Amino acid sequence: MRIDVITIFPGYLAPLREALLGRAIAAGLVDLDVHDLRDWTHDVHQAVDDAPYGGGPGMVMRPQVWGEALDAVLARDARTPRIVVPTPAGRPFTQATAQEWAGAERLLFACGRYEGIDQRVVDDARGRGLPVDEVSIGDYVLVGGEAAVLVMVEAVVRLLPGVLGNPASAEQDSFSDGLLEGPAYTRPETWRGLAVPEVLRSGNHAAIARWRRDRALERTAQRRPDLLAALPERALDKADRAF
Ligand SMILES: NCc1ccc(-c2ccccc2)nc1
Repeated sequence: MRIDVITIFPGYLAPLREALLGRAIAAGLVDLDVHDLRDWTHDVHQAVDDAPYGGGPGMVMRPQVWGEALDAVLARDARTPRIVVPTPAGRPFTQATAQEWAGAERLLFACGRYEGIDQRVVDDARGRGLPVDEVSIGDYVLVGGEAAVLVMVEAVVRLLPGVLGNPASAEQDSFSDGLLEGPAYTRPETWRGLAVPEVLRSGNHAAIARWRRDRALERTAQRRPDLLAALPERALDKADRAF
């Protein structure tokens, strides 16, 4: 998978080259290119924004600069990317989105700042048949899209074959079965007077699986009843309903 990121703060994306993602890049599972939007300005001030039509606070990112940057980066590789624009006004980014994008051959993240990017940049890309996803990672407003890109790239790249040492952990993720992950424990058996639940040390794998499922159902019901309500009928078996 090739990932391009266009931003006015390339340094913000440095963490993508650390740890697990850094290893995936080093292993050639991912090609990452971060581009400075200002490389496509032509004025001495390298202006990337301007006042909004219709007035109002803040500034809007200029379409000319973004148009040139996108055209240039698109041309760097024959593969057509999904273009992703992080925005508080976007559709929710979920595990399902991460799964879908993990199948893409190329992703291009356009990081806005200020009040966002002139809408015509997205409209022009869509008008040329390019898939553009305006997505939100949560209902809060950041100062720019870069932090959201760090989150989304991590969620996607960890799903790529060969990235996680143990693929089973991606399958047993929270959300992969529609429920939140239950509590996890490791040694010591007792810590500050708190013992590990007996069943987990019983060696009875059926009982352990049942206990874990019950804890996941309990936690989901308490913290995310919306996820429980969204589960398809078939997702809960008789034992689940008894819980
Ligand atoms: N859903 C999180 C999120 C994503 C992007 C932005 C943002 C803020 C300012 C300018 C451009 C993007 N804010 C929140």
